[in-house]
Amino acid sequence: MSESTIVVDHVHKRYGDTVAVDDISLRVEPGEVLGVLGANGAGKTTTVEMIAGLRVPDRGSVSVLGLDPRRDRAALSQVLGVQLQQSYLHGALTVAELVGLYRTFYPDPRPADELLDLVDLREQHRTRFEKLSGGQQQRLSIALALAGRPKVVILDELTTGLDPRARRRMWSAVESLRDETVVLVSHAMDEVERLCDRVALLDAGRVIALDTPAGIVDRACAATLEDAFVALTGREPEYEEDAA
Ligand SMILES: Nc1ncnc2c1ncn2[C@@H]1O[C@H](COP(=O)(O)OP(=O)(O)OP(=O)(O)O)[C@@H](O)[C@H]1O
Repeated sequence: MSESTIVVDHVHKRYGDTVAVDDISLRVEPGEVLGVLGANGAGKTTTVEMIAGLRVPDRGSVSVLGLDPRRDRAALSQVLGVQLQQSYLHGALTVAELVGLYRTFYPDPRPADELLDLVDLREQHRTRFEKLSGGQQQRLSIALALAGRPKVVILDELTTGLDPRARRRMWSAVESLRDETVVLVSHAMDEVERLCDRVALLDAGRVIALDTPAGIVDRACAATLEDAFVALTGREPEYEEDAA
């Protein structure tokens, strides 16, 4: 059997008195799209930040393509693309400048036009980052995550706040990733059902189900993934306030 691309092994993380991640173990296989689903505060972002090497687990270990995200940071940055919830991009730089800058980080970057088309930002290439709408900024951060043809992609809230057209565009972008291994944090059941091979359902820092979307629905004896979410977590799913 091939090696798992991502191995998260008994990972714990707390912030002061708050236990954010409570003994999570999971594997993501090569080419798989794993959805990470859970209510606000379930530990999704903390988990993917530890996979990306942005946070250090208190206990347990993480391996990505055999690399330790903290120790092998430089090597990992060449094979990992990360779109996180907050972006810290320089507001005065234009879209084209940011894409150009990110392309210099990698030996064989995707062409700039391809990146802009992927997220439908070609018309905004001269616009400064600070002048983009929130949705456009988010789309740019996805393009930048894909600039270096990463083997592993982490997408945190891929389409939160995007309008329906932009959501579908981002879904197509993810569907166009054929060989890449993807971890997709989401609140959107339709997105998870459409894009994800398997789903890790998190609640209070633990994985309470890890299966295909259909498997999770079956396990909960539910009709839909949303019903399964409610049945398994006892919580209502989050809805976006600003989705059109
Ligand atoms: N930097 C931090 N300092 C203190 N507590 C934090 C910090 N980051 C997260 N937490 C807490 O850890 C828990 C897990 O947070 P995390 O952001 O990982 O959850 P999440 O599932 O991604 O939530 P959301 O859906 O709201 O993004 C929450 O209780 C949160 O308040």
